[in-house]
Amino acid sequence: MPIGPVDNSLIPRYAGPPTFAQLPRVDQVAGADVAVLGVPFDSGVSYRPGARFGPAHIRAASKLLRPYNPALDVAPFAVQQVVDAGDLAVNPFDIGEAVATIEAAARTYRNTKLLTLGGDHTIALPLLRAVHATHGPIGVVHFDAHLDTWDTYFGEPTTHGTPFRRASEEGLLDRERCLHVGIRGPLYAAEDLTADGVLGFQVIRADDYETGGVADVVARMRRRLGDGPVYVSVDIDVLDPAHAPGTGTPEAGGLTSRELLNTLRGLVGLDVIGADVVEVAPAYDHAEITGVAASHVAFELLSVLARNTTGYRP
Ligand SMILES: N=C(N)NCCCC(=O)O
Ligand SMILES: [Zn+2]
Ligand SMILES: [Zn+2]
Repeated sequence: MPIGPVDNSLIPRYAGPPTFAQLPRVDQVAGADVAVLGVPFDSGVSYRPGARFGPAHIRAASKLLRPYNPALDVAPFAVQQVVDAGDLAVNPFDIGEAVATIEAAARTYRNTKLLTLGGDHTIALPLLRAVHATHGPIGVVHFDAHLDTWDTYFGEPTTHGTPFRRASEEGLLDRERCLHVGIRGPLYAAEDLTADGVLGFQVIRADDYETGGVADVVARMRRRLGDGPVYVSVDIDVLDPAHAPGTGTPEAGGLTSRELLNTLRGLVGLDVIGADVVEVAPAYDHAEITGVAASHVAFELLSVLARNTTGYRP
């Protein structure tokens, strides 16, 4: 029997442990199916800093989560052991060392799926390297306002604007099974999109929610991801700044949190092998809006993993 969150009918949620969803720490259980891991690193950002405080903020906002998900009819902490693996200590002054630390740590979770809380989007690169080591080339669904397939910033190849270009160049991705969802806003040049396609990504724009709605987006997403292993990367700035003000590079015209949560539910039945939620920068948040959104994103991802554990009937 998995050990779940503390019982909030006995312990008020504001008095419970500071772990994600008041779950046990990794050292309090014998083994885990899924570990929630914080990576407080934001030395790769091009604009506002502060995502290093994202993991603590998402955990604090996750106190109000409850154990049952009616939308997917699953209790994600009852059918799989989910734990909080704490925060990784990564070097804020050396991106290369930080990325190596993250990859090495992620590789130690071979039989435990990782749901990583960032941190800026740089951390997706070492996380993809680690899942590739186990699964080979992977399909990626990347929720973001931004392509994050740019080349370099100030000559630096490892930044929050470049992880998916590096991953594609390194052969970590199945170029037939990758897509971005939520892209919008100004680019540097039209060629950004051409280069992005060559790197293996299809684009579902934020505006596509206007024309086709969530059902159409989900159908396109599932068609692109197919049957192989899937990694899910959620940059919280995929949400409109009204739904997620607490982030470093906000762009107008984004998704509502309802659209994002419903799209994530559409991943049920796909072979999701890992996920991250990144770019939560609490200094720009108000009333925990962004923290709550990110904690619900994490909850839906854990629910998808739980539904896959218990068997999925389309
Ligand atoms: N990954 C995030 N959030 N942003 C990337 C934006 C990079 C840029 O300003 O060009
Ligand atoms: Zn972004
Ligand atoms: Zn991003």
